[in-house]
Amino acid sequence: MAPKAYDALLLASFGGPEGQDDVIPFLRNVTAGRGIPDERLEEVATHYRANGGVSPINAQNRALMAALEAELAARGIEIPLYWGNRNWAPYIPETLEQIHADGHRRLLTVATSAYSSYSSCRQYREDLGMALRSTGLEGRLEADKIRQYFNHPGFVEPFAEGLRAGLAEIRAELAGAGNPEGRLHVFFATHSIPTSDAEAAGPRPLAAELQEQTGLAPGEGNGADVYSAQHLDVAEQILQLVPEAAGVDWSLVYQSRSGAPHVPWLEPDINDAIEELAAETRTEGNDGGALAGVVVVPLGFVSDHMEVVWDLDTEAKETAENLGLAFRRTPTPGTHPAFISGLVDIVEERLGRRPGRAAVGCFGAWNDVCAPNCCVKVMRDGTVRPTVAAFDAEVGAPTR
Ligand SMILES: CC1=C(CCC(=O)O)c2cc3nc(cc4[nH]c(cc5[nH]c(cc1n2)c(C)c5CCC(=O)O)c(CCC(=O)O)c4C)C(CCC(=O)O)=C3C
Ligand SMILES: [Fe+2]
Repeated sequence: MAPKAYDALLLASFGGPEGQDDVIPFLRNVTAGRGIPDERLEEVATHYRANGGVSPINAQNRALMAALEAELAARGIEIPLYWGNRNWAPYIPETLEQIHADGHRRLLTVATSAYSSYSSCRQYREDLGMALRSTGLEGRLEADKIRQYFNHPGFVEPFAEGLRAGLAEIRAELAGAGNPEGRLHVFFATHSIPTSDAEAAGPRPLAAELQEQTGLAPGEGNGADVYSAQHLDVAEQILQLVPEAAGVDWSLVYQSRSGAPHVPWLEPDINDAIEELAAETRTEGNDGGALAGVVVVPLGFVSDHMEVVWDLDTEAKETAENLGLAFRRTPTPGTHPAFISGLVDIVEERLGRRPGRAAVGCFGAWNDVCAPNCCVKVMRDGTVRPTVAAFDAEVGAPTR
């Protein structure tokens, strides 16, 4: 997309409860109209309750804001950064009103979500489209969004660093337990989504290079949808930066499945995958011996929020430990300097201050503006929500 003189930046995120009284209202916001069974909500509520009713995500976003502001200032970019969430205060509509009241007219959004899918890309575009509509700012505030940054080197590097450290730590632990050659497996973990969402998530078919690596045809098995293919590509890129992982088996797994039981979501679940691999490698005569340790790389996530600290650090860890396996979960990008610098690089691209569009792997830099109907979701009332940052955007783009 042609560069623009953006005059405001928005950090758009998920939002999370700040105390016990917020937990249920927050979960109602997240699941409004989504057909999530009550039992699932009660279960998820316990994760927040165990943490004092506080999601870690808000503090992480405050830290991310501070780090981004410092990097923008260091590069002499004097554009204010605002914060708005989908599911909890500060909400996106109020933030857009503030941005407009402060005199800004061209907004560029950075969302805390790296890959393509309805939940991680289009829904943020809908949040903006609906907020422009509900506030009456349609046509008065332009709202764009940065490209999905899963394959930006600044997103990949922190995971590589984490994997290097995680492997060293788990090898030391196994050596200390008298099993220095113990078999390891790297699980790259991301959020499960409905398979229909995964398949709607972008250009098809699978990039030829990735098709070759995975041996999968488009539409065939784990990794054949665009969402999974992006994750497989990032996993490959991380591994290329970590020679210490040479010869260690790895796989892509999914976590945090929600939704009604009859709706298919991406599999395998990380806990099932750990159990199956432990059982498989324990049988006699298998090469490489019994599984001794697992390293989990949470490549689907930007910070150590509840889906990471509960579903991985609590549940997956317990699954591994019940099987007598050593366990390491490596860090998310959080406020890693490479990640912060990468996000600001993308902002500079959009301002026309930085030539080239950095990307690693087989997809190339993702598009700044989505294709018509990309990741489209028809709501239960039969309508499609307004969006921004797409060729078919209905609102928020008075110059197009
Ligand atoms: C792809 C994806 C990401 C990763 C990309 C990204 O980061 O954006 C993500 C992140 C997050 N998901 C989060 C929390 C929740 N997600 C839920 C439900 C759902 N997630 C989905 C997808 C994703 N979610 C989907 C398809 C649903 C079904 C309902 C629907 O279609 O919307 C529910 C409802 C209860 C449940 O069923 O789990 C909760 C509470 C939090 C906040 C954590 C915190 O508070 O620290 C974060 C960062
Ligand atoms: Fe989620």
